[in-house]
Amino acid sequence: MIPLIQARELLVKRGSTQILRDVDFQIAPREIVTVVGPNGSGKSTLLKALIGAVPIAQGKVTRKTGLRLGYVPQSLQIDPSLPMTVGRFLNLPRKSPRAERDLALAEAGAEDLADRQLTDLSGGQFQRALLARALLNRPELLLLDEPTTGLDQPGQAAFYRRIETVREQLGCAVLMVSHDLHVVMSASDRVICVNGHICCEGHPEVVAQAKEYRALFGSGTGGALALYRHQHSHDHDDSCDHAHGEQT
Ligand SMILES: Nc1ncnc2c1ncn2[C@@H]1O[C@H](COP(=O)(O)OP(=O)(O)OP(=O)(O)O)[C@@H](O)[C@H]1O
Repeated sequence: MIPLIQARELLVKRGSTQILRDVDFQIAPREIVTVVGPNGSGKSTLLKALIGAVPIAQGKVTRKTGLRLGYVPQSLQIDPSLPMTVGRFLNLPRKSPRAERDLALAEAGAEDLADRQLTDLSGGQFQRALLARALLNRPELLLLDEPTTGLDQPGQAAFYRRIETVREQLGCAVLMVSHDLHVVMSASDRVICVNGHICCEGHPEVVAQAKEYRALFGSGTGGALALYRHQHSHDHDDSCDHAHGEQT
């Protein structure tokens, strides 16, 4: 199967600092891939490098010809003094036909938000507005960078159920960054652990059976702790039986 995006031996720098190295990655049509890793480990940078939003120092990213992307950023600063409805936001940077806006809003579960001010939305409503904007492009690949930050557990679960529905409706692949390990285990076809490079990856169910599973995910809250204690050893052999320290 032809991948939607393929990266080979990526090196990404910010100034003289190496942020990501030796990244080999690809994503197939309809696949749901989740990127996990400690704060500052390069997860957002990986998404941005794949869509061409940050320059690549070495290596190559190949995108399927004409690939349609939808990107939901980690955060978006809205000037509170600037009045802007969700409907108008969906018309930026270019105006879309009303029917397309209504469809995207419905798919994102935001049909009742079109006339609301962006600055008045709750966290969950704002995420749905961002999702609607990403869906306007009818993406073949939807990228979501920690889309449920600030949502409570039911809000997160509802959002990810919606993403699965969107995947079914649009037939798109999904690449997302998530700190929610329940989501990682339940909603992903593949998990990638990033810490300056891809230190391990695999099918969540396979990972769950492996000895690396406890180091990576553990279970419940302990799993989250295990993830962040999963120290990264730089003389590793791409296995995950080491603990990450948070990168600063
Ligand atoms: N515009 C920038 N200029 C310089 N350094 C940057 C820039 N953006 C990110 N970095 C650095 O790159 C590294 C990786 O950042 P990135 O945002 O990709 O991490 P992350 O894994 O997504 O983190 P988090 O989980 O906290 O969102 C960090 O050390 C960060 O400080």
